[in-house]
Amino acid sequence: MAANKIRIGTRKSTMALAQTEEIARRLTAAAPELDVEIVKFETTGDSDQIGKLLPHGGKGGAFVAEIRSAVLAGELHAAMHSLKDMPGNEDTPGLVIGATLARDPPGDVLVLRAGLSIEELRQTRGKGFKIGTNAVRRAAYARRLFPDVEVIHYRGAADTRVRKLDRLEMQRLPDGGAVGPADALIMARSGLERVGLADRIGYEFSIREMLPAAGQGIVAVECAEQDWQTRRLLSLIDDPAAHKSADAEREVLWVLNGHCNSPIAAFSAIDGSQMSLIASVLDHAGGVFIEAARSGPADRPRELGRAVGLELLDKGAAEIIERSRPV
Ligand SMILES: NCc1[nH]cc(CCC(=O)O)c1CC(=O)O
Repeated sequence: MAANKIRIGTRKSTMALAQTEEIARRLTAAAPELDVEIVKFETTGDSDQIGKLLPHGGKGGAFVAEIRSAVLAGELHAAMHSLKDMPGNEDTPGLVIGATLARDPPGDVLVLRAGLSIEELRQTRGKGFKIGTNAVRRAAYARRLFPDVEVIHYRGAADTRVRKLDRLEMQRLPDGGAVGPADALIMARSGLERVGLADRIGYEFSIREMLPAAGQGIVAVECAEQDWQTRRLLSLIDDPAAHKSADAEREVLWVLNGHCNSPIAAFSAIDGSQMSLIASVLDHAGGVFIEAARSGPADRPRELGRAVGLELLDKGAAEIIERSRPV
């Protein structure tokens, strides 16, 4: 592999490509002689827009596995992943996260169909409205915030989801049925911005209202553990604060053995030499809500993640997570 060339694999959704182009921009800024090639993969998770993701091994299996094998096979130097989509309870022998980009806004937002406002959703407690999301964490928070709302299964790439909302399209279900149309969607702010739809943000949830998924807003670049040339390159664009947050939040997933369908949220922030970390586990209907928050030295993020994860276990998290485990 020539030293002046790097091949980076990515899914081919608008969002994934925009994230990978950002990696390419940062790499060429740091190493101007470098030639970055972006290799687009159509993954199982993208080609099946109807099914739930579980038959493909959940989010991780669907979005991550195929690109990972190409890195391990030496066909790619690196792979772009949304950190949030990387399974947090599995070992990845032979692979490491070589870089995390500086974190994009980590929170979730509400995208509303024309004519609907957050005030109306709040006043009605969501009664008579449908919110589309495929994430159990978002579904649980939606039910906490709007107790009478109907949460419907909804998926597709970020830009596709907004188009389906605007066209009042039904969402087809794996069993052949259909739900919808949705009145609102809950989506990541960073994802919407990446696909150029920031103007569709109808309401931004505060971090307290809706704690983000572990790693949300962080773009990760994975490479082979032994590929020192690529690791050196990636270290040039690594953002240490994002990397520490990634370590802390993913340690929570690890301690909780959070599977792909887990209703787990985790968010950390660094202030000077200190890191604060808050994490929660919600049950499927939003009725039970366990939270733990701690702070500790910013240079020991995994230790902090472990302490928060163990506190959640002490408070009964394992039972909730087990209950939501796909059968
Ligand atoms: N599962 C798809 C996915 N993976 C990462 C993001 C958002 C961007 C990010 O967290 O970096 C999204 C879209 C969404 O959740 O609305």
